[in-house]
Amino acid sequence: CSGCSGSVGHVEHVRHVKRMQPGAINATTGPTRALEWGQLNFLHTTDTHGWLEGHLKEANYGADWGDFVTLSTRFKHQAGNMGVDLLVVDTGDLHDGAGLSDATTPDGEISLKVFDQVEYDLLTIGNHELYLADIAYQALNEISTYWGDKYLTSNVQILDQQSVEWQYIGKTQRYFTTQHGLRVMAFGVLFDFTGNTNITKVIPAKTMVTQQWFLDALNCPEPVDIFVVLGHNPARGGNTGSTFPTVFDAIRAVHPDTPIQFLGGHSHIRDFAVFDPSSTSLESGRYCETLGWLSMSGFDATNSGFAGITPGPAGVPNPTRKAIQNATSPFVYSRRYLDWNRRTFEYHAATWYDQSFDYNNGLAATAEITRYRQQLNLSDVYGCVPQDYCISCTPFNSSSSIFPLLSEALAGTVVNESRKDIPRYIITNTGSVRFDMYKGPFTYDDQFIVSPFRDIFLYIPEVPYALASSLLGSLNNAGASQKRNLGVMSAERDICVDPPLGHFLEVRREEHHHHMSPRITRRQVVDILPGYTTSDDFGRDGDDTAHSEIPYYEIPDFFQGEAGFSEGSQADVVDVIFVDFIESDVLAILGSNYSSDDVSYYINSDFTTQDYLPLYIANSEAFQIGMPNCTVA
Ligand SMILES: O=c1ccn([C@@H]2O[C@H](COP(=O)(O)O)[C@@H](O)[C@H]2O)c(=O)[nH]1
Ligand SMILES: [Zn+2]
Ligand SMILES: [Zn+2]
Repeated sequence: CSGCSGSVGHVEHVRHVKRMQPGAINATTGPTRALEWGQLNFLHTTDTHGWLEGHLKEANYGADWGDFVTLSTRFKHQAGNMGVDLLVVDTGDLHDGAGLSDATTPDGEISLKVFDQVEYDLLTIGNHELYLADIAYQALNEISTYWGDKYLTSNVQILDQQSVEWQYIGKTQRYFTTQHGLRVMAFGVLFDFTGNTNITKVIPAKTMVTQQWFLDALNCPEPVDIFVVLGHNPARGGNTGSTFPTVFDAIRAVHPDTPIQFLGGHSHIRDFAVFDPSSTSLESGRYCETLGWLSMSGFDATNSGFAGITPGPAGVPNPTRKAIQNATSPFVYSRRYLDWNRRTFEYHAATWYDQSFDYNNGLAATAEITRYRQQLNLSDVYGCVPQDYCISCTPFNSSSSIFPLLSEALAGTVVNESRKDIPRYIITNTGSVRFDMYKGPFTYDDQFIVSPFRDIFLYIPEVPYALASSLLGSLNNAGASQKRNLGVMSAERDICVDPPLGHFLEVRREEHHHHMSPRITRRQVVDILPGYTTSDDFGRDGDDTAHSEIPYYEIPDFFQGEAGFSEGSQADVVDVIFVDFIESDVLAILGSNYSSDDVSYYINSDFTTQDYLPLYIANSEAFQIGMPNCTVA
């Protein structure tokens, strides 16, 4: 982090020595249990949101996409050697979260090329592929074209630009036979998302399950040994907004006993839910923090075409747990949430017998990421953050919460010079703030990491003070329409943990300073680090590495900056500024006296939520590079 003690600079992107001594894996800080391999195994990613570099400031999530390319290749070989099947699966939301995906126009132009280097077997679409028309066409023309039959969008269509007819972005289903003879019917089902661009159509799950193609797939004359339902859809039902239960009921109506395996996402948590004795559901977190593992056994000649190893592979632990105790189903399961770091990947790749983890395909992907990051100037330093600021690990509005800082940033930077003397509220949604800010250099990459969306500042001029001043409270009482639509937020907040703060940073900084292996530091070897502490339908033993819990505090759905008010006198009217993403929420509260005709750009269409924070940091005294409390020790 030398860039923090000089003039505006550049943090070198250092790739570290990646080898890890087996002895460095300590019982309290890394994985301690080999994975249970079954007859059918899944490696699962979801909600990667462009974090393909991994977490540069958190060693515990410090593996990059190249490391995952290597690991997934190794696992495929391992599965082959063991005589079992492995499916590598992704469940969407590929951008809006990091510079590698969001510093290009359109988003994803570069990061998709890197993402594509993993040999996925099945993929599905996320809501972040559908907010904007150009991104939705990218899903059609690039993602779907590249992955072909493997990209499943069972309920998502797009308007074909030539024929002006609706067509599915990917395929509705995939019927295939695995290497070891399992006959799989797979679907990819997005939750009932309503915020999509109008050149796309999301067919509600309840409608989808009545469609002829779906009924035909269920009544397919070919045998089906297992249904695999991918979905950008929370793993469990209840109040989460997940439509998996609808799909489950529809399949069960025709196939009472056939196993159904769900792989979900969207609510950014680790979770595993049991649906019935032969049906479970896995969700694998977010932002390249988690690699999900699911394995199952119980296939034999009476219930499948499986011709691999029965009852399960030798020389490794096997799944043993029934989804429901004492049920007669033959299927047994295991699930595990792996922390996204080299220590973990090396441990599970069993590298001790050939000494070296890396494969050329992984190293090539890593080199590509480094090159792209340099091309995009993602390590350029805009300022220096004097302390950690987090989203939910500290009370909202406390001095270590990110929101007071962002309110100040909104107040200081969202200014239309010709209206700057008119008091203003600048309102945005807390959901637009995607990650904590860490002490140390604030890079171009961090701009996207904290606030990745290109949401434009709109305004309604001169709203009576009485109405304007009650707006934030009313919005928070009403809740975000996104939240109402999805119903996932409360579940997310119950279970989700935000990433740990200074602890990991200390580790990461040490690496940068000494150019040492990032995975071996004194601190890591002796402590249990803060992180995920997951509780799911199988209990509390799903986290591959044990962590201590991170505090969690509720946050409201909206926050605001305030500026232009004169001390001692009350304003008569206020400019109400808000981001386009929440326009309908704001108009709903303002009532029938206001409509979209009253709304226009406050600055222009180019100044977005990506821009206000870096501008503030670059101009703020407290964030200047070289400030005494802002250098990295
Ligand atoms: O333009 C946008 C688009 C989205 N958001 C926020 O993102 C979440 C959805 O993110 P997931 O990763 O799918 O959970 C949405 O609810 C908004 O809070 C935004 O702020 N601006
Ligand atoms: Zn997501
Ligand atoms: Zn999502």
